Amino acid sequence: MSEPDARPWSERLRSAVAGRGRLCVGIDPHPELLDAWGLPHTPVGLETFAHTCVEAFGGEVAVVKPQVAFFEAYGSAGIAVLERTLADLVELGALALADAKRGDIGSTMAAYAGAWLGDGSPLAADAVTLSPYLGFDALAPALDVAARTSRGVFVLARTSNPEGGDLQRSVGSGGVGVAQSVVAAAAQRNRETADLVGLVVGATRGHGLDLGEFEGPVLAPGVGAQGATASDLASVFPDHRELLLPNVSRSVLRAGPDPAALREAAVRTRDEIEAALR
Ligand SMILES: O=c1ccn([C@@H]2O[C@H](COP(=O)(O)O)[C@@H](O)[C@H]2O)c(=O)[nH]1
Repeated sequence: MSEPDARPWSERLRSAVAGRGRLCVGIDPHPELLDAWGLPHTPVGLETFAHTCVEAFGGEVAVVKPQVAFFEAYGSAGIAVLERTLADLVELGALALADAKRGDIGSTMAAYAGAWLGDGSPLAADAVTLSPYLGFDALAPALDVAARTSRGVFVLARTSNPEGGDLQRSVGSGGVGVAQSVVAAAAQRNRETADLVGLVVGATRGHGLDLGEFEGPVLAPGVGAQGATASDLASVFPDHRELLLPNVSRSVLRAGPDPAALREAAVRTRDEIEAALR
């Protein structure tokens, strides 16, 4: 097993994106995809699926995002597969982003922080997704651990699903929209530690946010199966292209189970994204 990369998160992320492009590809072992790949709905099927994805993407794509829910569905055996998947991605030089969407009161958040971002934790990833809807400040333990261990976080701001709009666009007591206040808090924290806090902003529609003050990474899910296209990215994110990480899961994964075909689908998608953002 290789040593953890001690460079600051900002440097690790920027060098991965410079070398491999901006795609974040997902490992989302949906039951329908297991069927399509001829795999059983068991931990063995899950492991074969995840291992094939690691083999296809790990040496090629900058950021790979296992969706934790599909591993949790198999209980402790699924979590063990997730642990191995995260470790194997790092061995191949990809950044592993655990899509766990954690968020809780501060004291519990400290436990989540240790689990997903702590050195030596079996589930430690390079970055994790967080939900700020128990308060952005409640995420502080995770931000502190990430800063200390050269890892990153991506905080939900304006999600890709249509149901998120009512809550995320609503206006808080300071007269600022809820999602916009997440953007402001993230920008403020990044003045201390560059790029530490990324945002999740869906690519599926105009997000209506002012990202002008925010210089960190933006994970943009919704390309492919949810309807957004690579060519939508430039108009949805007109001023935020350097560290934009469009996430594509199902529309690439449907190219499996042949690892070469999967890799080719990821590379084609990445090239489309790079051409659209040029
Ligand atoms: O706003 C959000 C936040 C996270 N996701 C996650 O991204 C992938 C998208 O998968 P596709 O197959 O490309 O639709 C999935 O893991 C979601 O849970 C999101 O879609 N939107």
